[in-house]
Amino acid sequence: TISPYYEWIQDSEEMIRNIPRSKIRLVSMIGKGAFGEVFYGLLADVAHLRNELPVAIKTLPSLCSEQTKSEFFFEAIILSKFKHPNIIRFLGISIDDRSMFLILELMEGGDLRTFVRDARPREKGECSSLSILDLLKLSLDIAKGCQYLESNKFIHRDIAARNCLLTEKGPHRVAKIGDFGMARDILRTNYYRKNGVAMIPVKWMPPEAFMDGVFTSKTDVWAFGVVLWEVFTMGFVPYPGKTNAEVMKYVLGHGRLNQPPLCSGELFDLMKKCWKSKPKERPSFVSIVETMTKIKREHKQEDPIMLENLSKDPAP
Ligand SMILES: CN1CCN(c2ccc(C(=O)Nc3n[nH]c4c3C=[N+](C(=O)[C@H](O)c3ccccc3)C4)cc2)CC1
Repeated sequence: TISPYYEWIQDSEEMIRNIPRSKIRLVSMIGKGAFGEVFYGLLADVAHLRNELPVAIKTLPSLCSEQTKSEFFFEAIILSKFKHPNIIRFLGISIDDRSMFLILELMEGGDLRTFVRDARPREKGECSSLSILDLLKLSLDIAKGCQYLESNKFIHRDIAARNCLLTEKGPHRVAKIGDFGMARDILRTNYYRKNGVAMIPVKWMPPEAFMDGVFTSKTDVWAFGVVLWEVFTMGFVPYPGKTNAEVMKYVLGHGRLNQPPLCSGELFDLMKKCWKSKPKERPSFVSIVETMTKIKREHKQEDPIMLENLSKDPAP
């Protein structure tokens, strides 16, 4: 069955801008993407800007399969449809006989999971560069990005801290959903694999998804609850020490992630609601954003996170 999105994407009336290669300058590699590299680059002649615009360039090696090329193009079509402060901005593609580039918004802070892991206090007495309020802000950013997808009836299928990016590491950082690889592959081929191996993010999935392959926005809500847990454990792997099979059994047996020490009762209540077995009982992203906005507004203390706060092991 062709996903309902196929028509939606097929009739994408918005033209995707093909940026002449002469306007693009690759400067340095900033990361290795799923199938290509991601470079820091400069884009010339952008609108009103006097000097070049720093951008991220996702490259596709020239010698690659037709399938990979269409995957790459499909990602561009999906990204070009979204316009939201918490979804990575797509600027255009650049195709020439040798290679294909995706030109994306430059997110200099790197991915969310690495960011919170790197921000963990190392020794006793040392405090983190982040406060609980910082973690709340980052989580609320992603909730807003998810709310936008929900309102557009777009199911992401792989909401996870590793797929979110930060504009910068500094205090004005904004978190955005930065990767749509899973949705791209499912929309295009109905299955997902990286380098041939089926990669299913079981630890971020609800029972109806890993048991029956049923995906709705309530699937993304469950995954968002796990992102909250990732952020408030400052980058733990969910269900530490459990294999995917053990996690499925545990979750089917109504087992759930524990309350992270940094996480308030109110926030843990929200997480638990995201992990209700019945999809209908999980909150919408509209109500998740409302709840998190209230929690953030009521959160007064700015004190930085100490190792002692993290010490109680959140592992079940
Ligand atoms: C000391 N630190 C070390 C880490 N460092 C970085 C590490 C990685 C990045 C980076 O990849 N930035 C990106 N900007 N735009 C896009 C990016 C990735 N994209 C992609 O499409 C990637 O596929 C992607 C998507 C989501 C999550 C990860 C990767 C689009 C920036 C800084 C800052 C300094």
